[in-house]
Amino acid sequence: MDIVVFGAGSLGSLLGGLLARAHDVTLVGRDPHVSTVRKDGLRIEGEVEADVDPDADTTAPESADLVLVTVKSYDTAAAVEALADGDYGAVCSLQNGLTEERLAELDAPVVAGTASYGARLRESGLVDCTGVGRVVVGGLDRGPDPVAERVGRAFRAADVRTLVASDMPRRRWEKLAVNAGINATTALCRVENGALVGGDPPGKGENAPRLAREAAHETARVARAEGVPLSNRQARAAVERVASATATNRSSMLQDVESRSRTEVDALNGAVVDRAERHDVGVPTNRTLTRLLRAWERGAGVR
Ligand SMILES: NC(=O)C1=CN([C@@H]2O[C@H](COP(=O)(O)OP(=O)(O)OC[C@H]3O[C@@H](n4cnc5c(N)ncnc54)[C@H](OP(=O)(O)O)[C@@H]3O)[C@@H](O)[C@H]2O)C=CC1
Ligand SMILES: CC(C)(CO)C(=O)C(=O)O
Repeated sequence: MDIVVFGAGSLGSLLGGLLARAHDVTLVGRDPHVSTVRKDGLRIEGEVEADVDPDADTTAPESADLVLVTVKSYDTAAAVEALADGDYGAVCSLQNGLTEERLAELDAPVVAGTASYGARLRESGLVDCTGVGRVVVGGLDRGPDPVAERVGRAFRAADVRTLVASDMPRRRWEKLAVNAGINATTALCRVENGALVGGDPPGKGENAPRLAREAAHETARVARAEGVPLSNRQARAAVERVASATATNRSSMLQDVESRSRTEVDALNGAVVDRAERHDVGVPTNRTLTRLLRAWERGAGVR
């Protein structure tokens, strides 16, 4: 397959690099990473090791069988603009947050996707795989999707752990509940993910878990208003499962705050608030978390 990875930062370089073991891949990113990859190839270190030689450019090729979008969620509109005139067989987002609606503006079938691989671009031409997770792809609606099946086969051919799911709407909302619960809370409280599990000792340290739980419950309520069957109990269990499994992680939003960078709050808690308004569902916790993060971004001069 001819695959374009639009947004060759951490995740895009890792997955694009892994895909280059079986496909013709073009990484679209920034210099000096792009020129280093062109000259010396891309090295993957950490939990997976590989030396690969994908093509790389600062603008997207005009055609491809598949475009994977891996820019930060707030760059999705710019990505859509950059891809607008291309001829692409399918487009698939592996970003966090609800971004697929924007991609639907492109003249190509949209495949929904999530990634739980961990990636960090250490330097130009070198990406660390910090965790072998899984890519999940599927149709935007419930049921089998032949385009998603083709995309899934392409990932598997390159030995990327992949699931093709027929219940992506529920999975996307469950992941949104996890990110809405964990990311903003850990970023504002400056705690690792594990601080959101339980409340130990009893009576103390319960505020952060409660915030995360309420944000997840509200997300599930909005999901149900959208016709997606996600119970409060499932959303809360997902937050606790992921927070326990990643207890020593500093969430991506906490890392953004620590490095004084823009966060993805608009596509996470902000997206919950936007959808809630369409259905007249109250989401006070997500609204407050969103306002606090946006206020922090404004104060830090990154918005
Ligand atoms: N890193 C990870 O382990 C995981 C990340 N994700 C999700 O994946 C998405 C990407 O995250 P991550 O890889 O960490 O982010 P990065 O910032 O590392 O990567 C995005 C890259 O895209 C580049 N970019 C943005 N716009 C353009 C453009 N118009 N043309 C060319 N390049 C562009 C950025 O450059 P610049 O910064 O100069 O704009 C940056 O290098 C996020 O939604 C994140 O939540 C999901 C799972 C795991
Ligand atoms: C799953 C989780 C919460 C892991 O930290 C994540 O996706 C993130 O940090 O963005």
